[in-house]
Amino acid sequence: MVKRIGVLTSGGDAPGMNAAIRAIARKVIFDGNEIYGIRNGYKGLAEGEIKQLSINDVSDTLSKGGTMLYTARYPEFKEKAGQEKAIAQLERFGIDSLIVIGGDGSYHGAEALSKAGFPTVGIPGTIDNDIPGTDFTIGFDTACNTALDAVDKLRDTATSHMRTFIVEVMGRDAGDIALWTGLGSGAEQIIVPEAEFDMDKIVSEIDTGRDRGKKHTIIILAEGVMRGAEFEEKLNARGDYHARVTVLGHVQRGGSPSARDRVLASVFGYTAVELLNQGKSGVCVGIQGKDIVYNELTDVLAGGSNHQSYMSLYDINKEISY
Ligand SMILES: Nc1ncnc2c1ncn2[C@@H]1O[C@H](COP(=O)(O)OP(=O)(O)OP(=O)(O)O)[C@@H](O)[C@H]1O
Ligand SMILES: O=P(O)(O)OC[C@H]1O[C@](O)(CO)[C@@H](O)[C@@H]1O
Ligand SMILES: [Mg+2]
Repeated sequence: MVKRIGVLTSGGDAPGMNAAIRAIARKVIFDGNEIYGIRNGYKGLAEGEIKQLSINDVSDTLSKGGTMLYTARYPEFKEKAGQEKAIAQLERFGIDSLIVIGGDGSYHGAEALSKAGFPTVGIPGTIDNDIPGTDFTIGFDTACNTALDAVDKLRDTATSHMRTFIVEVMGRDAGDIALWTGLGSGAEQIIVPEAEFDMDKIVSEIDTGRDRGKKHTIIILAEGVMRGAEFEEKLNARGDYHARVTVLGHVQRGGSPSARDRVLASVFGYTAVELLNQGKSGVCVGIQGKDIVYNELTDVLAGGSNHQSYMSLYDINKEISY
């Protein structure tokens, strides 16, 4: 019997989501089944914005940023009523299983559906890289590359003016984007929620650098710690550091996905369909080392704040960028 599989993207978009949607659609059709694209995340699901996808519908999407299915934040999905509306729509379209591409919040929705008896599999799609059970999420690599490109440019002007730059990067409560961007750009300071910071120490390190003839200081600040403007105030309270704040913001969420994100998304998409084919539900795909793995959504969500950040990068940076 032909199976009908639905796919949606939810939460913040992430470069590589299209590559995942394409892989899912192609694999489902290759298997002789039908694929249905759900627009606008859980909101579109509850409202029945559902359309069958053909092979051609996903052509020329692999290299594009954003999500061709659009996405939304839909708090109503936390409530039973929102979830029941969604299940009713899935039944109306005869869809028998669902793939959710999104972050931790979206995983909660996927878990709720699978607990309600609707077969659902998750794919980690978020620039934040804040999901336990996977080394990387789709979009994280591209976001770091975008941030790195910006910091390289900021360094030019920071040097010319002998300024200190505070660069606020995204990541919600996780410091991964800051850690990778910081080490990758040779930033003198990386401030993340996972580690305490000491403003006196930061100021003394900036002073030591200046005395040595250093022409700039780059501070990468994870948004989960505080806003750039607040950090600037604290820094300026200790002296004139010619500080400037750059908030990279949503630019980090756009752009053509990197090679790594395209490959990761394609493999994750393929694997999610395979998991559904094997009758699995309530699980999510991930990568650990070179292995493509899957974990129970409940375990991953219980991990919550136990997401393993790359704190080793923080320690290395302290000894090579100063
Ligand atoms: N506890 C929950 N139960 C059911 N659904 C949820 C829950 N939390 C979040 N969702 C659904 O998932 C959507 C996306 O969640 P959220 O805004 O946290 O983004 P995310 O998936 O974590 O992605 P990102 O952090 O990258 O933006 C929410 O708008 C809501 O529809
Ligand atoms: O796009 P919004 O709703 O402003 O959300 C921004 C948040 O989404 C993320 O970009 C993740 O998608 C976080 O890094 C950030 O905190
Ligand atoms: Mg999230």
